Amino acid sequence: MDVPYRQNQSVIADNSHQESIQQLARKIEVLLGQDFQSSNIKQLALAVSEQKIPFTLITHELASLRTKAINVAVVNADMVAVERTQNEFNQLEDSFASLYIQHYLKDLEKRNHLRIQHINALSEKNLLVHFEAHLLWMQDLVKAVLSNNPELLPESNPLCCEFGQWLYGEGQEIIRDSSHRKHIEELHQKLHGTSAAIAKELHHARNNLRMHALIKRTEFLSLDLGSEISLINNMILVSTYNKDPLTGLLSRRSMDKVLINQMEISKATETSFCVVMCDLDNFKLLNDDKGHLVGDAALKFFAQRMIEQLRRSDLIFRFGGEEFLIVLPSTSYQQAYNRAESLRASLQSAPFCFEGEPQILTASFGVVEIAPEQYRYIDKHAINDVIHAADSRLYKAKATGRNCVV
Ligand SMILES: Nc1nc2c(ncn2[C@@H]2O[C@H](COP(=O)(O)OP(=O)(O)OP(=O)(O)O)[C@@H](O)[C@H]2O)c(=O)[nH]1
Repeated sequence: MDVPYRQNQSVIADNSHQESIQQLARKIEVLLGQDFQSSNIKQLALAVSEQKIPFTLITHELASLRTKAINVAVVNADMVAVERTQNEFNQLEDSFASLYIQHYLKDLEKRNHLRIQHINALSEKNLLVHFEAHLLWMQDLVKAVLSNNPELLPESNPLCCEFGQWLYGEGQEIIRDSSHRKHIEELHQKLHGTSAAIAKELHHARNNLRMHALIKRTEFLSLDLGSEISLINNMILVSTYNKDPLTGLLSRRSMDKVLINQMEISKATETSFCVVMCDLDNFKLLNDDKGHLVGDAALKFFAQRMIEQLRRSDLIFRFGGEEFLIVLPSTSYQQAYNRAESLRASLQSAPFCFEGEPQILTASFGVVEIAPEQYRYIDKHAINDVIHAADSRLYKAKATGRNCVV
């Protein structure tokens, strides 16, 4: 099962956090004494206030400051001070984590809201309604943690939430591949597992460090679930779109709509997708030498090869005569490159034959990765930019000598 391709996100702090963090920095200075009112404390405070560094680095820095403070107490043989320092640093760590969580949750609320907006912008939501339902579930979870109120927690049983009811009901029929179904069930159970752990934190003395990790994990699981739902959605949608009569691939008519929806989904799930433009090489020669019947058979052969080698959730369009456009959701450049390369190589290892005769048939490929943060507006211009970028790569592949992936 492919892991959704997602880039790391960073969190940005507001002014109130900066003030609290300056206070914490001062507290560290007091704890460490004159010797340690050093640049590294100020740097730490600055780094935290800018939130440009991962939380794990903050905890690492705190740990080293803790060691220094304890060493001072040990050198003075003051065991009471050692214990006090330990306690104070535990509190400091919790305060830092609490600040991070508050900010992270508020930011998560905004991100979730945006994700829901992108789903609402789809021309048809189809199965994405289930991702939307889980995003709303997440919003309730965020509210519960922000207000520290377990009463506000959403449905905890994975069998009973909106998505769970669909997954163990109608979804059993729709997701036919049992290993894929198992993967989604596991993801969903893990997501509810983290929410159960969050509930435990809320019911008992809350450890903010643990809470921070749990919330982050919940968000990633939620996005993974969204990516999986969008892949199943594609598999279903393929059967409803217009097909090119010769190859059976999707016709260009639905391409703009599909690309616009893919860009919305990519924003909603925070995963990159790839577009591959490919074109059979010197196809005119094949037509001229062997005739149009052979040319047609070659087009059908190549179409079939793509269907066999790509995922059922990848969308393959006949873009023009012997040109094809492939949309690969939740895919990085390297993953798409590898797929295109194995497709290219397979034309040599298992070549196209006509009436028992192997024919020379090669193809060139241009690959582009589209990251969600790369585009702001999703409209006809954005689609044209994507197609143009893929076309430029294909042009480069042709200029490089054909029969290659760029
Ligand atoms: N048999 C057949 N040929 C087609 C079809 N659609 C387009 N073609 C032919 O595909 C050929 C494309 O030729 P070109 O655009 O010159 O491209 P090429 O010969 O593949 O050269 P490069 O792309 O530069 O490698 C033309 O001869 C078209 O007539 C079709 O549906 N069936």
